[in-house]
This record gives sequence, structure tokens and C-alpha cells, in this order.
Amino acid sequence: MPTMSGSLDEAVEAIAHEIGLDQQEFAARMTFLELDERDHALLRELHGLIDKEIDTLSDSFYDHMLSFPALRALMRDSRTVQRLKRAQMAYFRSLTAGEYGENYIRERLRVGLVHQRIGLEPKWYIGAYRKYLAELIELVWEKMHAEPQRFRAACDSILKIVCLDIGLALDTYAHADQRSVVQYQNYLEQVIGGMPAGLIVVDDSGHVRSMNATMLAMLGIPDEAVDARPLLEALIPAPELAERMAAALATGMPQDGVVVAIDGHADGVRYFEFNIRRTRQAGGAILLLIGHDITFRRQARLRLQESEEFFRLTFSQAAVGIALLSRDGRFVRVNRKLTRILGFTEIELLQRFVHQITYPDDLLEDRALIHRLIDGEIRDFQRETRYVAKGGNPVWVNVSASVMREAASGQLRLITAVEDISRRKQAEEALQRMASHDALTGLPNRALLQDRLGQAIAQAQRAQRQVGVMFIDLDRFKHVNDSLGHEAGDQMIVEIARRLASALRESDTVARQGGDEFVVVLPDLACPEDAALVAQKLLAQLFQPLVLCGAELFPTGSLGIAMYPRDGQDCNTLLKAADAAMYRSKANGGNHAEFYTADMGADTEEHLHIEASLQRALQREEFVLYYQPQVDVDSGRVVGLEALLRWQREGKELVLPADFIALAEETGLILPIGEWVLATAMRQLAAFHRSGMTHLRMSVNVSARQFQHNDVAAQVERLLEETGCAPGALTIEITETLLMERPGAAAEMMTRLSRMGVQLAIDDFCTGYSSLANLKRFPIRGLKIDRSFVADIATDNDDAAIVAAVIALARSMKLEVIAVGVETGEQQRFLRARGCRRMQGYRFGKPAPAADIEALLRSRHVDIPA
Ligand SMILES: Nc1nc2c(ncn2[C@@H]2O[C@H](COP(=O)(O)O[C@H]3[C@@H](O)[C@H](n4cnc5c(=O)[nH]c(N)nc54)O[C@@H]3COP(=O)(O)O)[C@@H](O)[C@H]2O)c(=O)[nH]1
Repeated sequence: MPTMSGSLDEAVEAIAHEIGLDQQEFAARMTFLELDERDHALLRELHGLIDKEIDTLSDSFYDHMLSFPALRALMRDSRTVQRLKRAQMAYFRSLTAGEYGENYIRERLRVGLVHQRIGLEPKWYIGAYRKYLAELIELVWEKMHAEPQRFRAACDSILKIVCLDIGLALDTYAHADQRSVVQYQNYLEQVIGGMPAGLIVVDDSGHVRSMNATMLAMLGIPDEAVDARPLLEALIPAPELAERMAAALATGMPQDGVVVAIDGHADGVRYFEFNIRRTRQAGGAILLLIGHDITFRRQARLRLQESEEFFRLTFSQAAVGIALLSRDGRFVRVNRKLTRILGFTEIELLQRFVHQITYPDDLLEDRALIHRLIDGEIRDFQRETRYVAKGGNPVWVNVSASVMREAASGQLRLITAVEDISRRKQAEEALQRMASHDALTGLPNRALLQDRLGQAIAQAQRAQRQVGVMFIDLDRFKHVNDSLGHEAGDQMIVEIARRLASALRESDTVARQGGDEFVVVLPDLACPEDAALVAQKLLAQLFQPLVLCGAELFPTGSLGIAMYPRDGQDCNTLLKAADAAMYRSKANGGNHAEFYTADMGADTEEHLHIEASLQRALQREEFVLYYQPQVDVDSGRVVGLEALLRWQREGKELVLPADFIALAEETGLILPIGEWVLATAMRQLAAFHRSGMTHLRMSVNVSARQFQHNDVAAQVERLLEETGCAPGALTIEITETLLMERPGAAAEMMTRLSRMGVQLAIDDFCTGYSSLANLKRFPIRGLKIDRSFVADIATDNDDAAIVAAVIALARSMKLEVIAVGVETGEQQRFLRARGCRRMQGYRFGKPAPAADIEALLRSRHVDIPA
């Protein structure tokens, strides 16, 4: 609603000016009312008579006024009534005061203005004048009834002044009212012109009466476009709008939300929404159309719908689980994928908190991250963690989480994407297992063993305890492998692994080192005796019957024990110590346990040193061949030579085979070394033959390992070709053990050699207890009687009997026989007496370099002592 600006005085001044109420006008009004100085004097006289009664007059006047509810409503409280009464009394007094100058006029205008402002309509205050006049005249009558002429004159004066007052008040009232209407119209125009909504006023024939600036702008038409009162249809050709306008006109019902599309705008189709109201005016009904351009709102709503649909589809069909959580972790919304990952229904999940489905071990870390997220320390996080599915199984998931504020509720929400990574984790675990476990037995491998041993040491260090490390090597496993085949060997390893594992505690570790070697770690021991007890238990567990390929075996093992901290402070030292102790056990016959002692350490170091030196020796050509003569004692002729390997280390004494052959076999270096021996011996034999000693034979030792891993037959074939050596002059000496361990492979190789014309002899005959049946299977040309028997034939009846039997056996099988290690005449005679003519020993010549041997050979025969 408009309010009058400026003060009451200013408004009074303005009204006086606008209605032209100056001195002249006032004087004219008084003249017309015949109000002159005589009236002034009479009223002044009257004023003196009634002044004291004015208060009573005022009271009864107000009693009358307050008996009308409409007037009572204007005088809200007693204070207002009192204030008005005082004003009224002042007015009554001024009316008869006889001073009717500028102040009097202003005061009258003020009264009229105030009445207009408070809404006291003229009917009330004219009525009030009537009441007031009636009482005043009665009062005057009381004072002047004795003088009727004077009374009549006084009444006339009172009427004049009251009429002057009424005229002034009515003029002011009417003018102020008119001013309000104008002001209100201005106000409305400003409101309508400035309102953000468009407004169209349409008459009942559909012509536009007016349109506000906003609507003109919305439609993109100039002001003049509506001057001629066009049909609205021409400006907005929309049947829907016309229809709804007709309905509003006919029924008077508001028509809201009428959406109209208007084409032809530079920026494409625009959409308007109208609310239609019918109102009445002089001359008939009119329609008010209040319109809004909803193009952007509509587009925004469509986009919102689109994005909501997009989100809904993405959420429900996502390939990952998605969940909205409240800040305390309650599931607020979940998608289908998440229910599938966890096996819970949507309802079940919405009744749970995320911590209720988190794997207990992961809970602490998950919670900490969620708190940091909620506290704003981090914006998001990603973590691999475990949830617990409905059945209780843990499920590995990759969780990506961030926070958002929900638009509708303003609540903080956690939004999480949950990817099921169980299969990847399983694959990783399988890979990890493969990397840390032995494929055949499933036992921890070397890498994991190192890890477990490291942990056991650290734990024992903290708790002042001891750790037992055991190295176990199966006895004669190679024999099983070679004789029963690799499959049987694998079965045996698996069974041994099972036996060892079943004999140990959960906290112990048994690992496979490779081949037939196992390592056991016993953490948290009080003393070495505890380890000894476990060792006995393990050996007993091994020594249980095992049936492989129909054969019953009783596996045994060589077991070495090292103790932390006594024998070493770190993994490697302890493993080496246990290994050395195992070797000692093996050297002492196996099937028992040995604790590590300091002297074993020295052996081990020496072994390592020799191993490295052997490798260098090959490169530096430090190996040489010595040759020992083999003589026919009857003729005294050197019939053959045995090539014997020597290691000439720079600046050191000659090293004999006993000190390095076993190690060379263990490390595999025997393969290149053996090949070198064969080539050198054959080359030397060819040289001797070329120099005329064509009767000479050459024996070369070939170890079992060479037979297993090198194709000796192929090597010999090639070397025969290369060196020009006569195959019939070459004898390959193999050990009896080789025949026993790999009879099949040995037979095949020997047959090939034999077909080339190469002869074969069994070295160390009788040391391996090979069966006669075996001998018959192989293309053997000769036997060598080991020097260990020869040494004691004079003193040991058993040895003498064995040697005699071997010679007899050889003769009966038509095999050549040669005795080695003949040093004395007694031995020579004994052997000769039993029928052995060929001998080798210091009695006839020690092994010597080729050059020295050549001199001996040139002498054509050896001096055979009697
Ligand atoms: N695979 C290979 N093994 C080889 C090779 N060279 C030798 N060997 C093996 O080493 C064993 C020991 O050889 P060596 O120390 O050379 O001893 C030989 C003779 O020196 C020794 N002998 C001969 N007569 C006597 C004697 O009267 N007294 C005595 N104390 N020792 C004597 O015997 C060894 C020869 O024996 P054998 O081989 O059985 O004929 C040797 O036995 C081979 O196994 C090689 O190149 N490759």
C-alpha cells in the first residue's frame, strides 16, 4: 500500500496550495457565510460563558462516539481516547475563541487530513458535528435563555463557524482522498511496470487492453504494438491459451499453469507459463494474464530429469557396487551390483551399517579413513579391504570413497564405489603362493624359508629364546630315482614332505630346498635338547614303510642341526651350519642327526674355496694327466697305462683326485673336467701309437655323473675321430656303483661304446657287491681288483679269498683281470699264483707325467723284481 511521504504539515501545506486556500479564498468563504467581526465578538463572549463546561461537553460527546463499533475500532485504547479528547477539547475551545486566522485554517485542514488518513469517513464526523452542535446550543440556551435575541444571534454565529469548519474539513478530506487514489495508481503502475512477471490485461472480447514492460520484452514486441488494442490471439497464437481464457471468462475459475510455446524468436522456441484470473471492472469482465518465461527453467528441468535418469540408470546398472552412506556409516542407498557382491538383499543392507559388514581385521583402518574423510582432512580415498558377505565369507573389494552433501536434506553423505576384486586377489595369492611354495610338495620354498627363519630369529632375539634349523637330506634317494624312475622319486618326496609336516607344530616351518633336501625351522626353543627330540621324531617318522612301484622301502635321512644364537646370528650362517652338520651325518652313514660343531665350519669353507678354485683351474689349464703303467708280469712288458688326473695349483703341491673329484662331481664340474681327461688321454695314446708303441692300451676313469649327464659314447666317438686314437686300444673304467645305480642307462651307453670297439672294465670290483647276473648283462672286457683287497691279501684271509675268487670268476667269464696297488713281491706272487698276470702298482711304477712314462716305454719292458 502507498504511504504518504513527508510530514503532516507538509501535506497540509500541499493541500492548501492545491485547493487554492489562501487568505483571499478564506475571506471569500467567510463573506459567503456572512461571518464577520460581530460574530467573532459574540463567539468570544460565548467562549467565556461555556469554557468551564467544555470538558463535560467533550465527555458526553465521546460517550456517544464510542457507542458505535466502527468508531470504537478507530480508538483502540484508553490512551488514544484521552489523547483524542484533549484534541477535541482544544478544538471546541478554538471554535469559539474568536481567532480565525491562518493557524485556525491550518488546524482545520489538519483535522480533515487526519480523518482521511485514519479512515474516519465524513458521515461520522458530520454526525459528530450534529451531536456537538446540539449539546452546544443546549448549553448556550442554558446561559442565554433569558435573552432570546442574544441566544438567536449566538446560534447563528455558531452555525457560521461550524459550517466554515465543515467546509474546510470536507474539502481537505476529499482532496486528500483524491491524492491517495492518484498515488495508489502511480504505485500500481510502478509495481506492474517493474514486476518480473509479465502482465496482460485482456477484455472479454479477447483484445489486449494493456501489457506491462516485462511482457512486451518477453514477447519481443514494441510498446506501440498494443496501442491499437489487438487481439491477444494475434500476438500469442496458442489455442490452449485461448481455450483456458474462455474457461476463465465463463466460470471465473483461476486457470493456472497454462504453458505456451512461441516460435519465431531469434534464439528458438520459447516457453511461457500463464496464470489466468478473471476480474470485473466497470464495463464488464476482464482477464489478467500473469506470465513467466519458463524456457530456461524448462530446459533446466529437462536437463535435471535427464541427469536424474542418467544417474538412476548408471546407479542401478553399474558394473561396480555403489552405496550412499550416512555420516555414521548406515547404508542409505545401494545398487543391485552391491547386493550381488555381498549376497544381502537391498532391504537387508539398508538395515545395516558399513562397519557391520567389514572384515574385523580391516575395521580399524577403514574407520580411520572414513573419519578423516568426514572431518575434511582428505577429499577421497581408495583402499583394498575385505567385506563379509551374507554367508560369512570374506570378499576382497576395492573401495573408492568420497563425500557429498545431499541437496534435499543438506546431510553429509559418503558415496562409495565397491569393486569385487576377489578373483584378482585369488590370482595374486596363487601367484604369491607359487612364488613362495614348492610346486611338487606345496611346502614353503627357499625364499619363504628365509623369511620365516628371519622372523623366528627376530622373535627369539626379543624373547631371549633359541631357534633350531635342520637340514635333512634323504639317504639313497638318487638310487630310488634312478632305479624306480622320476615319478616314483616324486611320490617319495611328496610323502616325505607330508610326514615331516605332520610331525611338526603349526608354528614350525618345513621347506623344500630342492631335490631331496628339506629344511626345518623350529622357533622359540628353550635349548638344543628340544631340537634333538624333534630330530628323533622326524627320523622316526621317515623310517616308516613306504611302498613305491610294488617295492617296500624304509626311507632314512641325514639330519644336521644348527642352533640360533649359538651357531650363527643370521639366516645364511645358520643354514650353512645345518648343511655342514647334515654332511657330517651323511659322511657318518646317515639316518641320524648331528649338531653343528665349529670344525664343520672349517670343512665347509674349505669346500667352498676348492669349488671356486676348481672353476678357475679349468680356465687356467691347471689340470694334468699322470700315467701309471700296467704290466704283464710274465713278459715284463708295459701293456697299458692308466690316465690319472692331477691338479697342479700354481706354486703349490700336486693335488690328488681324492681331494677334489668328489667335489667336482657334486658341483658338476666333473663334466667339463672329465671331457678334458678323455680328450687328453686319447690324444696321448694316439701320439704313443704314432711313435711306434702300437701295442699300448690306455685306461681312462669315467665317473658315474659323466655317464648320467654327458653322452660319453658320443663324446668318445667324436674324440676318436678328432684324435685318431684306435678304439680297440681304449679302455673306459667305470665304477661298480654306476652299474648298480643305473643299470639300464649304463647298459645302453656301454653297448654303444662296445660297438665302436672301445673296451670296458669295472674299476674297484667287489666294493659295490654287484651281482654276477648284472655283470653278464654288460659288455665288460675286464675287471680291476681294488687295491684295498690287494693291500691285505698277505695278512687278511678274507681279502685273499675274495681276490682269489674274483680272479677265478674273471677267468671263468673270460674277462681280463688286473690287480691294482701291487707294492710287494708277496702280493705279486699271490696274485700270479692265482692266475693274474696283469698288475699295476708302485712295485712297477708310480703315476708319472707323459714325458717320464715315455722313457719307460722306450725301454720296452719293466724290470720285474722277483
Ligand atoms: N673320474 C675320474 N676319476 C679319477 C681320475 N683320475 C683318478 N681318478 C680317481 O681317483 C682315484 C685315485 O686316483 P689316484 O690318487 O691317482 O690313485 C691311483 C694310483 O695312484 C693308486 N695306486 C696305484 N698303485 C698303487 C700302489 O701301489 N700304492 C698306492 N698307495 N696307490 C697306488 O691307485 C689309484 C688307481 O686306482 P684305480 O683307478 O682303481 O685303478 C682313482 O681310483 C680314480 O677312481 C680321472 O681322470 N677321472
